[in-house]
Amino acid sequence: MSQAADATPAAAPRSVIEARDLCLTFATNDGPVHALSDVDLTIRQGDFVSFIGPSGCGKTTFLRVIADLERPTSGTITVNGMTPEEARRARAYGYVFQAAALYPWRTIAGNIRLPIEIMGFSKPEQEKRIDRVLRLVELDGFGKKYPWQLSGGMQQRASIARALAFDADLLLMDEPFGALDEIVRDHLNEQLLKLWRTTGKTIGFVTHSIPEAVYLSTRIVVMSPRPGRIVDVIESPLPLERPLDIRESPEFLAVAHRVREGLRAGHSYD
Ligand SMILES: Nc1ncnc2c1ncn2[C@@H]1O[C@H](COP(=O)(O)OP(=O)(O)OP(=O)(O)O)[C@@H](O)[C@H]1O
Repeated sequence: MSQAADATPAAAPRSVIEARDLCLTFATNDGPVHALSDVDLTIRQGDFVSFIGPSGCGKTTFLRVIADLERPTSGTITVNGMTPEEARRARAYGYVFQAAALYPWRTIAGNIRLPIEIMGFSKPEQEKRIDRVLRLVELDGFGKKYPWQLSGGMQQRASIARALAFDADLLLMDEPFGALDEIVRDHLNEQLLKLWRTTGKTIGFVTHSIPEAVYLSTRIVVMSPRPGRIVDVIESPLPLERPLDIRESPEFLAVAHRVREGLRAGHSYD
């Protein structure tokens, strides 16, 4: 049995994110932009939560609020029971961006080392962490390579390794595989699920892809734009062990159908 399954005890798992009546309005020259409106959401420990919705519905903004990169206009949000600012200072999360954002002049190991060096870990501890996270993303042996010597998929895995090096329980991922071709994406989806199961981390994952959201998640948050709000939260009935061909099963297709209906109900196709 996987560790993630072990980490889901009979008692309710503790909540990692609690958002209540969360609103965020950007003041722009063209008037206010209501990026988030009345968002109520609880993310529990060990959840894999995907955020899906059309461009501009506030997915990235919500991750950025969790990460203390944006301040809500009203409402409340806690991360591990702390304010986002406290959680950021406590290094409560790792953040993976859409582009791998690796420094080209640093090796892969050097890129992973940067944040943990800044955090003041000893050299031997840095080495230990770099080895461990490279193994987790199946890049062992690539530490001495430079980013440009790796494929796009490998670079994205390296950026995941960098986010994992903090050893935070929460991983925030903003469309990490959006720019990759479908075969590579399938492979990375499988690897990410394996990584999630073996580490028991809580993951918040932004995507535009219905199959990706359904394949990866324990819960899917469907959002609609103008103003950005949650239209549906779907608890996945799929087992935690998910071979890729689960995507052809009736259960999978039923969840995908519900996501599509949610997107339609939010009048998101424009
Ligand atoms: N700093 C900002 N200033 C003004 N408006 C912003 C700012 N950041 C985001 N917005 C607006 O807020 C809305 C939500 O943006 P956000 O990036 O969260 O959407 P998204 O769902 O992640 O979109 P995408 O899928 O294209 O990444 C959009 O209308 C966007 O233009």
